[in-house]
Amino acid sequence: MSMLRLEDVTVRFGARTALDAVGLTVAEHETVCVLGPSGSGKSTLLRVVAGLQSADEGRVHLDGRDQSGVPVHRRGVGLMFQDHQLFPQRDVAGNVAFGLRMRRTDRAETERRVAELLELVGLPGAQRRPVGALSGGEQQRVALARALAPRPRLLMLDEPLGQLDRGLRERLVVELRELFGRLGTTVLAVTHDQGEAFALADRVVVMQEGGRVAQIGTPLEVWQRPASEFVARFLGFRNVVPATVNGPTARTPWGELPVPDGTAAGERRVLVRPAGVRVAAAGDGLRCVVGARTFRGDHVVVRLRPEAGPELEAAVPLGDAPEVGDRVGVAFAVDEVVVLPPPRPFP
Ligand SMILES: Nc1ncnc2c1ncn2[C@@H]1O[C@H](COP(=O)(O)OP(=O)(O)OP(=O)(O)O)[C@@H](O)[C@H]1O
Repeated sequence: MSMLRLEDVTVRFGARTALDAVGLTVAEHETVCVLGPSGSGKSTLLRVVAGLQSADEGRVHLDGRDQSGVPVHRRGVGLMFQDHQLFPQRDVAGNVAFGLRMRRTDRAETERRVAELLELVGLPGAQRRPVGALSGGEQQRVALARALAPRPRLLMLDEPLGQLDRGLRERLVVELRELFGRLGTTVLAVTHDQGEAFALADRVVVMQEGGRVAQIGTPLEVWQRPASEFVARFLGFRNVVPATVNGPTARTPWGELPVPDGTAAGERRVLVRPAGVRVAAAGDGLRCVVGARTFRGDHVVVRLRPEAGPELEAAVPLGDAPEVGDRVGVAFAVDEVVVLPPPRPFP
């Protein structure tokens, strides 16, 4: 059974729709990350589940029970917010023990649990340290220990690693995933960073403006088969053009492109992932001039100006990248061509 189920949840603020008929389930022990641009309703979604915001329409079920009218403190969910809001006047132990004190846990049990949690988040023995003297990453771990302390049935994280620098975020995200796996925690997290969401989540939910769900799927499904042009562009793919599909090829502003077997004929939008833009010698395929090169660690992203159609991005192995100003030819690899589903009509 799903731990959390949202059924057509709608939230409006005046004329603005923050969530539009959102449906979503989170299974026990699953980590789901909600991803989307600013203002797409991510925080509102967490607030509705926590009971900090009521839904205008639809229902929230936890463990199969409708939560309408159930107050925040009776929902058994843990919340960790973006700015982790530790109590500055309390030491680490005082912060971690906060939720336990609210539940009147006795002193010995509280001490035992605080020590266990600090061990778990990689801060053993930090009980007496003042929180003001901790680094950003350490504060984040304390906030996490505090959220986990009352053993919430669902842990909700709002931009859990938002304030930290990139290196630390990448490390912590791996630790979090490992920790949630070990504890069997059920997690609903919000982030605007797709790398973080993809690294942390079993499934991701991509939201779009107007509080609508654009796609739900595993990171691999969403990455390989974006459900719409919006999702493709949100993931950072730029090679999207209109196409007329006819048999094994599609006519596009870049010329004829191969499309996967079985693609239905008609007017569509087509995405070519940068890895499928194959750079060859000038004279082969679509004629292009190299406009820019960006080093990306194990490959180079080359921006190409074709003789016809919009700019193209190609991912090229390190040693093979052409120079800015070079004339090259481009061919397209069918396994990196995605014909996007037609847009869903508004209900
Ligand atoms: N209390 C409120 N009163 C009025 N409008 C609100 C309120 N809370 C949110 N909104 C609006 O609802 C929409 C969704 O907001 P929300 O904070 O959920 O988005 P978000 O995706 O979390 O954004 P961000 O990534 O910037 O935090 C926005 O247009 C926002 O302006």
